[in-house]
Amino acid sequence: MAFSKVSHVIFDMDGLLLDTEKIYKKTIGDVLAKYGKDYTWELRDMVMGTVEQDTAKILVNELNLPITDTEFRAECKASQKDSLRQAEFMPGAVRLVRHLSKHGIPIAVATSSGSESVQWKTSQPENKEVFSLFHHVVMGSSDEEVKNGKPAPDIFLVCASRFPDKPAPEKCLVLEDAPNGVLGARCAGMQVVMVPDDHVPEEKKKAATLVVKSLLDFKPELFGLPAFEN
Ligand SMILES: O=c1[nH]cc([C@@H]2O[C@H](COP(=O)(O)O)[C@@H](O)[C@H]2O)c(=O)[nH]1
Ligand SMILES: [Mg+2]
Repeated sequence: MAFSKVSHVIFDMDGLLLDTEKIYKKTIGDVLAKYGKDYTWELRDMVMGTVEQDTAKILVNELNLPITDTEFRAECKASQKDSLRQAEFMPGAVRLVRHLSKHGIPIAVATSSGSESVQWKTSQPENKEVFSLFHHVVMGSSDEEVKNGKPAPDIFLVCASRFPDKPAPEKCLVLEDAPNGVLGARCAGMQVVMVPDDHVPEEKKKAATLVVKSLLDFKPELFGLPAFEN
C-alpha cells in the first residue's frame, strides 16, 4: 500500500511519546482495588486515550462505583501526581521529535490529558526541553474548543487548525498508541501510524494506516518526510 505525503505531524502523548500507560494502569488499578474491583484490559481499552472526564464517567458507570465521577477523578489524580512527575519517554520518541524538529517539520501534540497532568509529565528538565520543540500542545481535558474527546475527531482537527498555515487533514500524519485515538484521527481524515500496546488485539489495529512495533521502526520517508541519516 502506498502512503500519501504529509507536511505536518501530530503526536499523541500517553503511551506514544511518554511511557505513562504503566503509570495509569498502576494508579487507576490501586484506586479501583480500594472498591474491590480489577482494572482489566477491557476497561483499559475503553478509557485509554479518553479525556479525564470520560475516563472517570466510564469507569464509575461500568463498575457501579459508590462515588461520583468527580470524586473518582480527584482520587486518581491524587494517586498520579508523584508518579507522573517521573514520566519517561518511549523508545525512539526523543530521536524522532528531534529529527523532525531539526528538519523544520511542523510538529504538535494532541493529548486527551488536562493541563495539570501535562504539567506534571513535563516537569523533568529533559521532558521540558523536548516538549518545547512542539509548535503547540492541545490538552483535550481542559480545552474549550475540544467538544468531544477521542474517539471523536475534534482534538486532531483543533490541533491542525492551530498550526499557522492550517494544513488540511490529509497533510497531517498522526502517531497514536490507543484504538480510541486511531479512530479519532481517521475520522478527522488523517493518516495514522499506530504503535500499539502489546495487549491490543488485531481487530483494533485495522483502522490504522500503518502499524509499527516501536517508534524506532518508523520510517518517516514513507510519508514524504525526511529520512533518518543513520
Ligand atoms: O489506563 C488509562 N486510563 C485512562 C487514560 C486516559 O487517557 C488519557 C491519555 O491521553 P493521550 O493518550 O491522548 O495522551 C489520560 O489523560 C487519561 O485520562 C489512559 O491513558 N490510560
Ligand atoms: Mg495515548
